[in-house]
Amino acid sequence: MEHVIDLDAVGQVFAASDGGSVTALQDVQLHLRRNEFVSLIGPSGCGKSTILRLIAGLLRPTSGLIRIFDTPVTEPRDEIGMVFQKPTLLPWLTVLDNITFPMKHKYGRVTVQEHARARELLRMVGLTDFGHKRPGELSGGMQQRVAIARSLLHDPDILLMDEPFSALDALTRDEMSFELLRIWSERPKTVVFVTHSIQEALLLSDRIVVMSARPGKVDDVIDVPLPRPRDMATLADPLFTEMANAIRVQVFSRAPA
Ligand SMILES: Nc1ncnc2c1ncn2[C@@H]1O[C@H](COP(=O)(O)OP(=O)(O)OP(=O)(O)O)[C@@H](O)[C@H]1O
Repeated sequence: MEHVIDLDAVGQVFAASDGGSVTALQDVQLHLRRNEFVSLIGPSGCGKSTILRLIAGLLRPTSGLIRIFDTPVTEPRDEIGMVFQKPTLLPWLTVLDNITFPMKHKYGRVTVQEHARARELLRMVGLTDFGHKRPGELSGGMQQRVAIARSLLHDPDILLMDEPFSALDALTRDEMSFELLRIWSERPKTVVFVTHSIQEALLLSDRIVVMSARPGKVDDVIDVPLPRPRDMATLADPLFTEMANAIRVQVFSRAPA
């Protein structure tokens, strides 16, 4: 099976404000395949966001090697899209201009094709009629949809998502999960999804990476054999409940006292 992202013996040490150092990650091995959906879960501070920043090329590891399509990561790359916890939209731009903003910022212009694609993405995230609104006129869930559309404009092979739904209410969160699954099936890509929610990880993922508390290490990689397409019925599947309980026990047993 072809690997898209490889982390080999990756370690990350940060300088701490007290003059000491923080070992955020130690000897992390991860091999992610083309078009698979992988979630990272683990206790707060175990280095999940650090892994995303390393894959994105926003940070260089202090030890080990990260490769994307077999090429060492040395800087941010075009194959990657990123979605953060907050949508970080520019309030003075329209929704459509927010989606095309990264292209405009990088290349100084937006092509006719990119404009057309931005409109297509708006349709895909269910916001066809909102292209000319400002972000302030949209709900939190709608704003996060715009951020997802923005991350997909250059059709990245890899989508990195850092707790993208954590600021949303429970109902919107479920709705967004199903929406993301639909987008992912329409435009398959390798997704690395950070979450604190075991349910969310189970509903979305092909595999779940369970990390241990700092220094963050990969504690386990769990296959999720729940059938696709997944929907509301998945949440009631006895295997779903059984796996959620087992993972909860595993995560709590690894959390710091
Ligand atoms: N730039 C930095 N400088 C110093 N320490 C940092 C830096 N970035 C992260 N850390 C530390 O590295 C560790 C891992 O942080 P990270 O944000 O990756 O964890 P996380 O698992 O995503 O946490 P959470 O679940 O709370 O979001 C934490 O102890 C954090 O304080």
